[in-house]
Amino acid sequence: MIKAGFKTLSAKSAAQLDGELMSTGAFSIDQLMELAGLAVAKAIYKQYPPSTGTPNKVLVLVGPGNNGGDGLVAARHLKTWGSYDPVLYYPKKTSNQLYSNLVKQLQDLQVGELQTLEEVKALLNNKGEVKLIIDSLFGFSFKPPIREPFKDLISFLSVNHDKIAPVVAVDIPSGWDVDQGPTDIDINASMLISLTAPKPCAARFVESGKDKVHYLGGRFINKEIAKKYDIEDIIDKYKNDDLIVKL
Ligand SMILES: NC(=O)C1=CN([C@@H]2O[C@H](COP(=O)(O)OP(=O)(O)OC[C@H]3O[C@@H](n4cnc5c(N)ncnc54)[C@H](OP(=O)(O)O)[C@@H]3O)[C@@H](O)[C@H]2O)[C@@H](O)CC1
Ligand SMILES: [K+]
Repeated sequence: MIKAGFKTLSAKSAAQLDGELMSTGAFSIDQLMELAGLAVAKAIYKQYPPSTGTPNKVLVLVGPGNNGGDGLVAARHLKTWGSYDPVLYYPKKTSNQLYSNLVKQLQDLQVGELQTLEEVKALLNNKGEVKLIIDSLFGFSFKPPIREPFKDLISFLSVNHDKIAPVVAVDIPSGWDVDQGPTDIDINASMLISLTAPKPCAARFVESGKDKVHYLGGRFINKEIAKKYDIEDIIDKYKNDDLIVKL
């Protein structure tokens, strides 16, 4: 496990804490996802405020699990605020009602969706059109090695990272091992939003460049849980009504 200069939650602890919030904590997944996705949208607005004129196009890469759900929620907030124009790529949809609802809400907002990887590549190759890429492909339940179609997608982002828009990673840079960091495939995120608390791989992200930006969001745990999981230092970074904190 990586040694970090800040308190972290391993993949196992993050899953355990998540389960605890939804069992003894009596939270629903919809509530947690809404707070997580809102934090992602707020951090994006703060770090990449929209330029004036036409809404800034944001490509939202949506994975098959709850990390993808965070991306769908963030897309809704960004679209509702009016100055961003999210477009989705969601290749492996689940039939779960929560996700069908999130997709319906986005359709009602006229959020577009790309159907193929070729369309994604063509959009990104159109230099300057996409201003930001949200990586909500995988979170703390990812286990390498990465499978298709996500492997081809992340390889494309990796190879072309200096030609395309900055990547904002939700909770984990997708493709990275949650506890160990980079694998042979690196999405090259510019910004990471750690949810609840950073995972061990966040230390590698911070070390990987002076210009890397790290935010904390998903403010849903109380002091007792923070103490139990030894992440009080992290939770104490929030002041007053903060929903996000730049670390
Ligand atoms: N309390 C919190 O902090 C909260 C956290 N939240 C968010 O939830 C996230 C965790 O969500 P999660 O547990 O649903 O799993 P996630 O990481 O999205 O991916 C699972 C999917 O990926 C797939 N998959 C796995 N490995 C793969 C591979 N190598 N190649 C290809 N596919 C692979 C796997 O497929 P399977 O292996 O099961 O076939 C499954 O479908 C967390 O990071 C945060 O963003 C909030 O929403 C709520 C509160
Ligand atoms: K991610």
